[in-house]
Order: sequence, then C-alpha cells, then structure tokens
Amino acid sequence: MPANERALIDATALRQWEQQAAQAGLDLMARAGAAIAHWLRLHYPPPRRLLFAAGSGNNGGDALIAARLLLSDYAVSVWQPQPPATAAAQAAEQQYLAAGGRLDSTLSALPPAELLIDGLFGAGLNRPLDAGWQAQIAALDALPCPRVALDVPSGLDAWRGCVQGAALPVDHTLALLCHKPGLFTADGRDYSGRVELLTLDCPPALVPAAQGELLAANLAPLRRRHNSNKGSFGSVSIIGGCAGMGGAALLAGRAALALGAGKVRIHSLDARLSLDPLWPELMIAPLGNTSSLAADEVVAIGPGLGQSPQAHRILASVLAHPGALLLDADALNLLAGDPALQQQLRQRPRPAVITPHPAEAARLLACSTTTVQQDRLAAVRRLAAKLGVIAVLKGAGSLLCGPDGYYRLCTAGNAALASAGQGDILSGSIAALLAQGQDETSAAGNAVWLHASAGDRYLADAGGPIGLRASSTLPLMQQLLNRQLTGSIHDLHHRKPPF
Ligand SMILES: NC(=O)C1=CN([C@@H]2O[C@H](COP(=O)(O)OP(=O)(O)OC[C@H]3O[C@@H](n4cnc5c(N)ncnc54)[C@H](O)[C@@H]3O)[C@@H](O)[C@H]2O)[C@@H](O)CC1
Ligand SMILES: Nc1ncnc2c1ncn2[C@@H]1O[C@H](COP(=O)(O)OP(=O)(O)O)[C@@H](O)[C@H]1O
Ligand SMILES: [K+]
Repeated sequence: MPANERALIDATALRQWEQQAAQAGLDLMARAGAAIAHWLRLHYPPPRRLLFAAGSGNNGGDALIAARLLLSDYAVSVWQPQPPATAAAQAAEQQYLAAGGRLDSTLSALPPAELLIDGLFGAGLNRPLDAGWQAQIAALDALPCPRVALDVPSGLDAWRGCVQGAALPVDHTLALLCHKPGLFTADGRDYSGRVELLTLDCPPALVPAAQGELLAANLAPLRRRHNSNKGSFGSVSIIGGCAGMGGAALLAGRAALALGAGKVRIHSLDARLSLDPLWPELMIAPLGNTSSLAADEVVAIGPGLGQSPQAHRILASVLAHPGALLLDADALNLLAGDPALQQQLRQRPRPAVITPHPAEAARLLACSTTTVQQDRLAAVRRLAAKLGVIAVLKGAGSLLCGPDGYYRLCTAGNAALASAGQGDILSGSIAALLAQGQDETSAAGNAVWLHASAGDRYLADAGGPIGLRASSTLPLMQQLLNRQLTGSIHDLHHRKPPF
C-alpha cells in the first residue's frame, strides 16, 4: 500500500480537510457516491437487487448518490428511517428522487435484497445507539445477504473501534478519503470485514498532514553481508525468570536468538535455571549486578521478573543502562507502582520501549482496563507522553506511539496470538532487532508486524486460530523475516532469485 494511502487523519483534521475541499470547489460527496457505485459495479455486477440503508447524515448522502447512479442497471431499494439532516444529504435525496428513485421508511416493507449497502452512520456517530436504533441494526443484521459498509460499519466508532450500543458486522468496508483507525483496532476487525480505501482522487495539495499511519514493515536494513560475524548482530540481555516464571525469560531469549541477535544472555532471578536444553545456544547466568552489562548491549527486562524487592532493585539500576532498553510485563507493574522509577524512565537520554497489554497499560495510567480499551489510541498516546517512551499497546490492532504523539497501527494479527507467552516472544523479537541496529521505533514496528503476520500465517495454514503456541510462533516469524530479506539479498548480488 503506498505511504499516502496508509495515512491516518484525526477527526478534527478530517473536518478541516472536508471544509477546505469544499472551499476549493471539490464535491467530496459526489466523488464518494461515484466511487462507491463504481466499486459496486465491479464487485457485484448487475443485475442484482440492492438495498441501501441511508441515514440522516452525509453517510446517508453517499448512499443516496450511489443508489441514483445504479438505478438504471439494478433493482434499487432505499431504506431511509429519517429524513436527511445536512444540506449535502438533502441535495443527494432530491437528485435521487428526481432520477425516479423511491424511498421507504419501513425496512420490513422492502423486497428481499441480494446485497445490503450500509450508509446509516459513518464517521459522525457521536454517541451510543439507543434501544430503537439497536433494534434496527439487529433487523439489518438478520438480512440473509452480504453487506458492504460505507466508510464505517454503522454503530462502530470510526476513531476508537468500539461498538456504540450495537454495530452491523459487514463483509466489506469502503473507507472514504482515508482509513479510520477504528476499523482496525479494538472491535474494529470483528465488524469491518475486508477494508478497501476509496481515495476520491483528492489533489495532494489539499491532503492534510497525517497524525498516524497504518504500520508497514521495513526489514530490508536487516540484510546481511557475507563478511559478518556474530559480533555484527549485537548482544541481548534478558532480565527476568524468577522461580516459577523461568519460561517467560526463556521464550524471550529464544525469540531474540530466532530473530537474529548475535548473542543472547538470560540473567535469571532463579539460580536453578542454568540451561535451556532445547536451545543450548542461550547463555544463562544467575542475576549478578548490572555492572556486567556492556554499554552497547540491548537490555529487555520484565519477562517472568516478578515484583520482589530484588526485582525492584534491579529495575531501578537497569533504568540507568545507557544502551537500548525494553520494559515488559512485571517491569511495567513495578513501574506503575513507583513514581520515582517513572521519573528515572522519563529522564533517560535514550527513550526506552515499553510493551504493555491493556491491563498493564491501565496500571501505568491509573485507570481501568475498560477505559484503555474504549480509547486505545488515547491510551497509547498518554503512555508515550507521560513516560517519554516508545509505547506499544498490545492486543487486537496493536498501536505504537512515541512521545510526539505520532502513531502507527498494526492491521495484521488475530486471536491465534491470544495465548500465554506471546508477549515474551514479542519482547525478545524487539530486542533482537534493536541489537541488529534498528532504532526503537523501527525495531518495535517491525517486530510487531512480524509477530502479528506470523499469527495470520498460522490462521491461514491451520484453517483457524486455535492452537498456536508461543514457541511455535518463532519459526513462522523467522521464515517471514527471511523471505522479506531475500529480495534485498539477491539485489545485493545482482542475481535473479531462484524462486
Ligand atoms: N469526511 C469527509 O470528507 C467525507 C465524508 N463523507 C461521508 O460523511 C460521513 C460523515 O457524515 P456526518 O458527519 O454527516 O455523519 P454521519 O452520516 O456518520 O451521521 C451523523 C448523523 O447521525 C446523528 N447521530 C450520530 N450519532 C447518533 C446516534 N448514536 N444515534 C442517532 N443519531 C446519531 C448525528 O446527529 C448526525 O445527524 C462519512 O462517514 C462519509 O460517509 C463523504 O461524503 C465524503 C467525504
Ligand atoms: N486478539 C488478538 N489479535 C491480535 N493480536 C493479539 C491478540 N491477542 C493477543 N495478541 C498479541 O499477542 C501478544 C500477547 O501478549 P501478552 O498479552 O503480553 O501475552 P503474555 O503475557 O501471555 O506473554 C501481544 O503481542 C498481542 O498484541
Ligand atoms: K456506514
């Protein structure tokens, strides 16, 4: 996807964009209606019985314009529960009626349709749907035909990805002008189906600066020269693995090795953990003091760390590590409980990476997990600003954000990754990419993408999301990474790839 099509624009900037386009004489609703009609002709060619649901806002206006353009070739019905409330939607209604279209306010009175086009609510949904609307959504949901949402599935918050009372799950969503983050995070993926962007060919001069983007991987910088050795790919120290939680540190360590770190050492809080028999390449040492850490090594602290006084002490001293630093799991829980540690983190010259899941994020922000999940973007921005870090808010539609508020949203991944130990895999993977010289933003973004995409590969191969163990994610990630690099390696040698 080209970079400009990955842009994410906040609600306020989108409104301004809309106004500036209107001032420049661009009729965005006409363009949206035409693009929607074109898309429908291509994907659901005539003859067909189409049912448009047209709401009172501009989302309904888009539906009415598309309906008018398709009147001649399709059997078109329009369900309009309320009259249009904006001037643009009123004009669209007039044109539709003038072209011979019919409107109906009773859904049950309409003939059965072969395709439902949902233009009830779009990006302007601004409060939860009441019981009456929820019943209308349920009635639409009961229709036995495929559905296409215009801009956003009705009832889904375009910006936060939360269902507002009820939402209509669809097969396709046609995002208009730009992608909306709510299509991909929180509940978004469960409702939006396959998302396609209709850019409406807006002249680049009118396009505002983006506040975020859909995450894309850039793994080419990880390609390797023949003339390299393990020292070329950095060292990682994983600090964690207290009694009963050694597996977390081992998973993180294995991930760091699998994703290409030159050397990986686990500093375990449990002296009994001295060897990983399946991965003997991992060096395991009991936790000494942090003076044994080299300044240029990558430190990942947290997997299986526990919250003992010893864990607290080691975290306090590791925050002074001058090299790259990643905090996960119990390191984040300790951080949440101690403002002095937070202050230390903020003062680091080199910003750390933190990888909270929603419950850890809630502890760090002193709010509930529900509050985090109701506005994941606001939460990740607050975390990054409050702690001066690169924050990764994990979960469906992982979000990455730096202290400047610019964010990236991962559209890959699925519930196959909702299994124990996957967070440890992600931590070790980020550490591996940091060790190979990627900066914090790139390492976190690339590792999140590889991890989520490995989950998608599993889903496709296994036919479903059940049964992916954290350990089994590693070979999938390794393969994805190597395949991404292959092109660059062959470019390097000016040879045609053999496959
Ligand atoms: N942003 C843009 O530049 C463009 C926007 N367009 C369309 O315009 C849409 C946004 O239009 P609007 O801002 O008019 O908003 P919508 O059409 O999404 O709907 C808002 C209307 O529903 C009402 N409403 C909101 N929440 C409600 C609730 N819970 N219960 C009952 N009523 C509720 C509002 O008061 C308003 O009347 C986009 O989604 C897109 O389809 C396109 O026409 C093209 C370009
Ligand atoms: N439903 C989901 N969709 C996409 N990614 C998910 C989903 N559930 C979990 N993940 C990913 O799996 C990982 C789980 O991490 P975490 O919750 O810390 O697990 P653990 O504590 O068991 O290691 C994160 O990278 C998260 O983004
Ligand atoms: K809609």
